[in-house]
Amino acid sequence: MEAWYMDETSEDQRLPHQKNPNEPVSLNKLADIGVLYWHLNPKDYENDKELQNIRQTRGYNYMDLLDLCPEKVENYEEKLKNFFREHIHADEEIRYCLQGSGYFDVRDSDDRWIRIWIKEGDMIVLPAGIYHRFTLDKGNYIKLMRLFVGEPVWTCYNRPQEDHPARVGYVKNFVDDSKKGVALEAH
Ligand SMILES: CSCCC(=O)C(=O)O
Ligand SMILES: [Fe+2]
Repeated sequence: MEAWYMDETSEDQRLPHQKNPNEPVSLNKLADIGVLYWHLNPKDYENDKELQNIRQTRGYNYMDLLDLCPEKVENYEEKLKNFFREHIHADEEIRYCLQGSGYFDVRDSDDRWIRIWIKEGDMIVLPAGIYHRFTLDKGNYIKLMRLFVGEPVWTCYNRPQEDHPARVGYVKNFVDDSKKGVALEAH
């Protein structure tokens, strides 16, 4: 996994969009905005004790696989277009990359885009209410495990959603707090 602040050019979304010079983003910074990360063994996902432990601890009882290629996904082009529209969910978005790679873009507390490049073995959790989007990269292929607590709900709420309860909760926990942190550091 690698993450960086995005440049603001409107070129091909599947390009890396790094700034020049690159401005990397650390795991700590991602944790500050509620994004969690693990690296697991994707070859052994059916027996992986570490994955089982995460699923048990966090209550991820639902699991399915999403093989993102035109042959296997209905309305492939439309789905990809919707994935790249900035949105939130009422619940966590949990994705584990088994093959290929792709970009999850998330907004930081100053509303800047952070691009998270996930590859084989990378598992991330986006908290409920975080503005985000997804695109394939130039490799054009990803196989993802999707996890969920209980019956899955994939509903996207496109931005703006400032009054959505998940957004309100997210801002309270992660945006206001990080601003407070800055205010405290300044004293
Ligand atoms: C391809 S999974 C990631 C896309 C997304 O944000 C979503 O499914 O809600
Ligand atoms: Fe999403």
